[in-house]
Amino acid sequence: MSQTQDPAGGGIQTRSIGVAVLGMGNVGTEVVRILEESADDLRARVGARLQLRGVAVRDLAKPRQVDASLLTDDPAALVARDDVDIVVELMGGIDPARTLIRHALENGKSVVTANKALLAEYTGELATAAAQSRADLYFEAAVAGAIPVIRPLTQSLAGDTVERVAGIVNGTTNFILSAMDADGDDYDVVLKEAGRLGYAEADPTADVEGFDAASKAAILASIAFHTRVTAADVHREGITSVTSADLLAARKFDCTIKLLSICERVRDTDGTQRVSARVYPALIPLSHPLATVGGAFNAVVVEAQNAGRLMFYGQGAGGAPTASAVLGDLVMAARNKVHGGRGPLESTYAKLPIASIDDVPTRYYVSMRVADRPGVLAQIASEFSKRSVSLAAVRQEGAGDDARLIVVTHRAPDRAQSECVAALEDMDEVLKVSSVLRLEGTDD
Ligand SMILES: NC(=O)C1=CN([C@@H]2O[C@H](COP(=O)(O)OP(=O)(O)OC[C@H]3O[C@@H](n4cnc5c(N)ncnc54)[C@H](O)[C@@H]3O)[C@@H](O)[C@H]2O)C=CC1
Ligand SMILES: N[C@@H](CC=O)C(=O)O
Ligand code: NA
Repeated sequence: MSQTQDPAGGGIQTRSIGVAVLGMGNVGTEVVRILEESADDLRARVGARLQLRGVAVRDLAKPRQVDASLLTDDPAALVARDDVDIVVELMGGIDPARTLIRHALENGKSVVTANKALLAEYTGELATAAAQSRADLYFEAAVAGAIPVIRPLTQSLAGDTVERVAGIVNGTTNFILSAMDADGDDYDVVLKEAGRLGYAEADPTADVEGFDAASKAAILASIAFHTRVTAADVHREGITSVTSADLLAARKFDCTIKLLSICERVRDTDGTQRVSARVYPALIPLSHPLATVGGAFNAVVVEAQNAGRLMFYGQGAGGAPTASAVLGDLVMAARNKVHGGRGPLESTYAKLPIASIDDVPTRYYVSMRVADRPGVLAQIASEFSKRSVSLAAVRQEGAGDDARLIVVTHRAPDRAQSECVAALEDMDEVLKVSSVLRLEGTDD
């Protein structure tokens, strides 16, 4: 932070806050653009100029919309500069992002990051470094892009008891599922388009296999339940096995399919509390508010004891929307530098244990090809009833070689549901279990 003497005799005046941006891809490019385009407004809001000291990139030769003298391929040297007060990490990945952020924090520099993969593993380490040096660690952009969810959970709801945070937090998979549902579009073509539009991760496996949504679930659950939850604690299933046929079949039950991230406070009968965090594609009724969330949009529904139900909706991916959240954090961090405030510290006092998916009550939708013989339905039903899973609906379709049965269950522990599916797979009368999905967003 550079300072000068106020000529009017008002003491030391803050003139500028030095900012380093690490990574100039989809998000970094937009952050640099906004920093330049909105420089005067940002200065007025912060009370000091946000001065871009440098931008770390991999390829110095690539043409970019920034003064070339600001570019460096040495992010560590940039972070270490005395005139850098705030580091904005937008490179992604674990290393070197982890080391660079830690070094910044250890040296009292505040950090703004959108890196959910890193936070879902290492928030503890980074938050400790921040707390020790009285620096700030902000990460609103890491979950649901532009949508304010971290700040409402950390600050606005700090006096309430959150019971559930659930929603659509991955734009790429929502973009893919929406396109497949609306037009029966080909999965690979839509995935490529999501990459072109700047929604997908550098390695889109993170999106389609649910890793990205699981990282976000870990971050949300940690904040909501004051418990350190990491990506490994999150049950994860992606969308790679969801087909256009599944989406068509879901429509027959007045449902659509969405990749959901669900974080819940689970209460056992003896009053013990645990945290369940899980990500999977699920059927939801078309009448459910999340069913209308299309394209790369995200939505997060928070249920808190006193606030009741809150819904947050907006652009969850893309360069400019994500940059908006980054800039919001940057202004907060800069104001703290100028006026002496502190960002929220990590809160993990509750230390709740993690619930296994096996124990969580879920509903299943199972579609299978069956032998077209009398008595098959009764045999299938008995496999469910043996495991105390009751059936909510059974639909028979086709005949002969194309006889199909679709079963929807009532709520029962997930382990019992998956054991039923395993038993069906072993039955001679069941030729193929073609689709197994959970059903969410219903009361029964
Ligand atoms: N694109 C999006 O919609 C959103 C992205 N994020 C997160 O924001 C971060 C950035 O995402 P994108 O901009 O989409 O990724 P990107 O892949 O477009 O950009 C990352 C940039 O960082 C550069 N980089 C990587 N390692 C570097 C190194 N060691 N030194 C210098 N430069 C390096 C890469 O060359 C690339 O240009 C990631 O953590 C991502 O998960 C978060 C929310 C939304
Ligand atoms: N790849 C992510 C980007 C935002 O977090 C997504 O698709 O949601
Ligand atoms: Na956000």
